[in-house]
Amino acid sequence: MTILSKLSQIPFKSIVQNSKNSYQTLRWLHKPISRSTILRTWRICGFGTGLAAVTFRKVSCAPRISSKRIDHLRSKDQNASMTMWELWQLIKPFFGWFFAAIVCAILSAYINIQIPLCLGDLVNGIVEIIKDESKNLRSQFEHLRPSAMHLMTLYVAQSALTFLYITFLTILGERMATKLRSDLFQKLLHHDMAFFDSHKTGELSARLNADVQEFKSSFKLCVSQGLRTFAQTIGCIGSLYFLSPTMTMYTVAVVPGIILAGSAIGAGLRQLSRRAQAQSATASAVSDEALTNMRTIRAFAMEKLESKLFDNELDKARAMQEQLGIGIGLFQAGTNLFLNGMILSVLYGGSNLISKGEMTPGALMSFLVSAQTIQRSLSQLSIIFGTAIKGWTAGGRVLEFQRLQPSIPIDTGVCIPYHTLWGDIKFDNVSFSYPTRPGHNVFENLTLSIPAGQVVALCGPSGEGKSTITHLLERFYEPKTGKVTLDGRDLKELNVEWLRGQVIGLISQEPVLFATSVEENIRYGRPDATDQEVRDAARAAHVDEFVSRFPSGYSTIVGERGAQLSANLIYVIKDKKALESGTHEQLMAKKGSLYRKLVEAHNVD
Ligand SMILES: Nc1ncnc2c1ncn2[C@@H]1O[C@H](COP(=O)(O)OP(=O)(O)OP(=O)(O)O)[C@@H](O)[C@H]1O
Repeated sequence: MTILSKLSQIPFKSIVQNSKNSYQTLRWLHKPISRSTILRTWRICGFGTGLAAVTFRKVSCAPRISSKRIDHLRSKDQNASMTMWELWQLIKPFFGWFFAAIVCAILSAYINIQIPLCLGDLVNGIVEIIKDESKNLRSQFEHLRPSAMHLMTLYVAQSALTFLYITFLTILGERMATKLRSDLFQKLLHHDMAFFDSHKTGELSARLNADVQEFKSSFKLCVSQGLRTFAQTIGCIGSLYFLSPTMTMYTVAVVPGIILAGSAIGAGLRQLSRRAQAQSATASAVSDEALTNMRTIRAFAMEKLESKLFDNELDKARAMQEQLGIGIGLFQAGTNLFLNGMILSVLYGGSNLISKGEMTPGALMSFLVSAQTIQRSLSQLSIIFGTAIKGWTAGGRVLEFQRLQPSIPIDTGVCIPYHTLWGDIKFDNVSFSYPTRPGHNVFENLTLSIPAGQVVALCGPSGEGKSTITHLLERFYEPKTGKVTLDGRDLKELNVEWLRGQVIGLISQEPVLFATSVEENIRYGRPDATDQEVRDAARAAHVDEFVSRFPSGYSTIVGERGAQLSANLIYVIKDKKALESGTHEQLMAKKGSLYRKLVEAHNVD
């Protein structure tokens, strides 16, 4: 508990009773501090510092299990930061709410400054009643009414303003976060394929969710508490100056030093916060990759290893977060110690002025409450400072991916009119390497011509570059040299959205389904297709019969990435027709089934 908290708990009555000799009121301040008290305090400080040092060392030396499998998941972008201009761009669309919140926060701070002064007036009134020797207490009491009413009005106004600025800030924070998330998602959807080759899903979803959340909470706290406490501090310093310029000078003189020291420590903590958040993103990426590849993990019985890998990354993130917490804790503890010491020394010197009778009891009360407001505000500011560091870093991490510009814009370029489109494809001296492997040329000076209307199959060993040809044709990547043309026009001139959406149909060798019905998955490329068109497409792909056998037919939910579609089902296919389907047990139980014959013929267990 702080010295000022103790002072404010001295009942009014005791101050009033001793008002004739105000020196007595603060007499305990002059009491010499015993040697044993100093030693005890020193020991407690020493023990606290030692404990912090041991913990700090412990978290710095957290276990490090090296794992090459997850090296590619580590976040490489550790310089994420946000400028004031970028912050302003985020606030600008919701400036009305921001302005309203600021006005309410400042008004609330102004009222908080007025309350101690008004309280002082009330105390002065009470002192008058006690001093009055005419014993006309009733009429003196009536004089208190305006001050009491004034104080009551301030309390009510302060509550109303608190409600308003919290409401405005909630609306502002939620809208900003929604826009930030929506803009980032939109930007991610338009990034080059090369971007997705070098950034893992877990990392991207951490930025889209956890970082936006962190930024929103910190922003709300910093604006609501930070602005109010800052305005309160400035206002209360003004009040203190009004009450006693000498004591105020003592207080304000050291503030620039504190701000400088705070900025230096802040820079270090920001760096630590960036590293901690990047490590948390790596941990998310590890769990994300494991959960995505659950079947492979099961098949290789790698549950324990995956769990260990995740724990290891989690442990590093925890250690960094603890380091950050300890850093912020030390900063806050130092600030508190400084603030308490500052107020104690100011009061100690100030008691001298009071003993000379230069202050009224009301002014003393006002001084105590104002000083306590400053002390509370400053210690709250140091907490807000820690939150601001985390929020600033999180905002920077979100904006980092927003700033990147895709090198292949999808909505510019020309579309060849439908009636003049033939479909002649040419690869003209094309050399290519994937951006993540610049040293490995998949092909050099490839020349290939596919005339319109011809069916061409590319055959070759795995890894020879067959899929890469389709990637270049879809313009997922740009050739290093040479060009790919459609009807003689370089793909670079064409509108990518039109090319991918209306000209080229791609079926991947590892089709990925969305967790919705079979029908909606077929309709994915053309959301306006009718039910009949969906069935016609299924018939053309020879899946109509297979889908119709499900109890819910085309409405069957395929599960995440299509896992439920064929989870344990086995299909025996001949001439593009599914002759038998069922689980291993069901097909083996059927006498004379093709599957059973196949199993028996190959002597499979
Ligand atoms: N996104 C990528 N980033 C880096 N290298 C890649 C990427 N995709 C493929 N490669 C590499 O490019 C080369 C050609 O791969 P590609 O997939 O085109 O071969 P493929 O002939 O289609 O093989 P498969 O028959 O197995 O599908 C391989 O060495 C492969 O490892």
